[in-house]
Amino acid sequence: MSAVIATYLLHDEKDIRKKAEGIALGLTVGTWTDLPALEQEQLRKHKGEVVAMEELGESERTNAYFGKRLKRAIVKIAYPTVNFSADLPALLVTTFGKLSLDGEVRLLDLEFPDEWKRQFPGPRFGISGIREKVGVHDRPLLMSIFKGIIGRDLAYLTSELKKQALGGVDLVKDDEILFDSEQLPLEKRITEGKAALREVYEQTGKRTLYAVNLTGKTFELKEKAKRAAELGADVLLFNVFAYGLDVLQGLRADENITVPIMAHPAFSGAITPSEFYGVAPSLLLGKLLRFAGADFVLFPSPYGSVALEREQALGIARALTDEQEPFARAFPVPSAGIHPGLVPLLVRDFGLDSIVNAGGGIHGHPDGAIGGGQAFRAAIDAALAGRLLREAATENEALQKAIDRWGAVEVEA
Ligand SMILES: CCCC(=O)/C(O)=C/OP(=O)(O)O
Ligand SMILES: [Mg+2]
Repeated sequence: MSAVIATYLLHDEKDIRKKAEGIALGLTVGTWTDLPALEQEQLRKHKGEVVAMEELGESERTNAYFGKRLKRAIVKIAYPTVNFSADLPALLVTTFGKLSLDGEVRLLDLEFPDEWKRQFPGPRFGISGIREKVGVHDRPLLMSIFKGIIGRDLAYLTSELKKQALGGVDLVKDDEILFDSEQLPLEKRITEGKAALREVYEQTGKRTLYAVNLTGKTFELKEKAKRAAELGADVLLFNVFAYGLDVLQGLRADENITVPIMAHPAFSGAITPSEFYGVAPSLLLGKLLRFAGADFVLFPSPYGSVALEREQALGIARALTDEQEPFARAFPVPSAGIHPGLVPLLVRDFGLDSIVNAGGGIHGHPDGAIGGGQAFRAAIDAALAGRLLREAATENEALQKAIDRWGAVEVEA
């Protein structure tokens, strides 16, 4: 029997196994023991099964949170794929639809049979394809978040875009809160942005990609994305969780939209944070975004302004780059509150195939975006060379100014 295996953290006051069995039946055939034998035979292939259960024992932290004594267990339940269509909405509603409302269940992982996994497209470009586009193969990429652009006009946009590129960043991304406006419509951001970045390329030989935010009503997105592709958009930034994973997959699967897609985690904080319920970040921001087709995935870093617990952040990166999966690897982009002084930690934790991504850490540099980019590039070079940042800063004024402003976390080689 082909089945999707869901792994849950379950809580119950009395009988965890009974709760698990109730979930397996309730989300599949509904009832079993009182069925006539003939009906049981007919329905057996549709019946959900508890396939593993590991009791965890009580936790004071959990009991304090829920205000009652609870048993806990990690439970795996098999859902026959014959019960639902091969799409993400059906998968999510089957495995964590009504159950997500329980308030005492956390969905930790979903495992798919190979033939079911093949319905996912995975990243179109992935890490290797993006590196080819940028022409950088030997270090983490550096990305600048385009801050301070809302309410501005195109002349300001192109001027600031050039500064970020002149600082040596490999990509500039719209902030996720930049939407189409009269002054800054998507099509103009693409065409004017490309012209500006071409100027910098001709001046410096440094290629910089621009990720424009694909926004608007869901059923207009495909046409907008096709138009963006026709205009030569480098990358599409997409606020997946304001729309849904299946919308991401639909954009990725469209052969007229052959543009890398950068997934932003906006709104996912409504789903992932609790350790007691919701969905594990490694599943929602790692496995499912990669399977659905994201080439880049932004997520809160362990040391930023909206920090994720370190193991959770590392779990997302592992899910994005797991070589065991039959998909291109997606770029991990640990973000939020990143400044040059944190680069040694980022390189230690996320390695070469990651993206250093900063907004305030670029634009807030004493010498502006150019200084910010230069400081980050010097910090990346130092980290890869196993040099202390403060030592490298004695030879790089931009890095020194960044350390003076934000400090530095040194990692011993
Ligand atoms: C996890 C997303 C981070 C983000 O969207 C953003 O704008 C970060 O800005 P900074 O914290 O780097 O200024
Ligand atoms: Mg942002």
